[in-house]
Amino acid sequence: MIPEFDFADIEKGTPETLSELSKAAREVGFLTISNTPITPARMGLVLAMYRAFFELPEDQKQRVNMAVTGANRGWGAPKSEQVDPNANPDYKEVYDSGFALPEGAEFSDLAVYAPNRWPDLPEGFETVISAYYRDAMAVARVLLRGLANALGQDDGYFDQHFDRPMALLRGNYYPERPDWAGEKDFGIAAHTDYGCLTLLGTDGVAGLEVLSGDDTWVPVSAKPGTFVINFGEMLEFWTEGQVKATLHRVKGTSETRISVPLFFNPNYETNVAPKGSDPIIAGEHLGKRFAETYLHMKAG
Ligand SMILES: O=C(O)CCC(=O)C(=O)O
Ligand SMILES: [Fe+2]
Repeated sequence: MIPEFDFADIEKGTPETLSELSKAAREVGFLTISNTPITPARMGLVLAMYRAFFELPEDQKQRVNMAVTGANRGWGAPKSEQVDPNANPDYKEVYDSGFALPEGAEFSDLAVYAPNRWPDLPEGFETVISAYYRDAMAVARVLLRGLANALGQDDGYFDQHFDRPMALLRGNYYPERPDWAGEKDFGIAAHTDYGCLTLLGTDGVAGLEVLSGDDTWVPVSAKPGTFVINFGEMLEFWTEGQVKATLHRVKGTSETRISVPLFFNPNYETNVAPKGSDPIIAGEHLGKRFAETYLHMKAG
């Protein structure tokens, strides 16, 4: 159902792999990938670091609460984000970090490039998470080049717009599905991702569901070291709808779960509109989607 790929095959870019990749991007919008340079053991350390952060007493997490800093870096408490206006705010908690432009650079004052808010605890958090951010971006870059080739474009077609990427790394923590949860309550409600490509590592616990062409929710799981890849709204615009931004959600189960998406978004000023349409500036689209979904950034 969800196509599976080996990273080495995408790096090699044989015609057969590229044709399968193109099919997966057009028809499903989701795939899994194994055998990347990020080993299962490495992913295990990253997941353990996020878990240690989420298990801190709340007053520790409050110190980096994004609702206090006003940006979208740091801790997002349960119900700080509402990705589906028809559902209740999500019951997950998150920790976000991302690309920071030097102070004073163009756009450096915007939420999409905000300075990171690293917690003092757990020890080593910033080191482990920022090294993972760097290495996960390198993997995402190879995948995006492969996808460009799969769509008949050269390597740099997307990649040349990613030298100051508004890439955001998130740790999602899903507690057990609460007793009070009703039909409008989700770990994360149905949504499409906003950017181009999402590289998602998980602890292997089930929970992610993807909307298939026949309107059924299909479970997808991946053990640490295997990654789930999906495509976002900007890439759907940019490819004239060839690549699908597929709806997905996490209802939650009786087990806690951690997932770590890297949202690989391009430079602020990239025009991601379909050819011949009015420009859609990537930074404006992302800023608009943040303002629609983060409760602390909602207008009015
Ligand atoms: O936790 C997951 O598996 C999916 C998370 C997700 O869709 C997101 O953070 O955008
Ligand atoms: Fe998502």
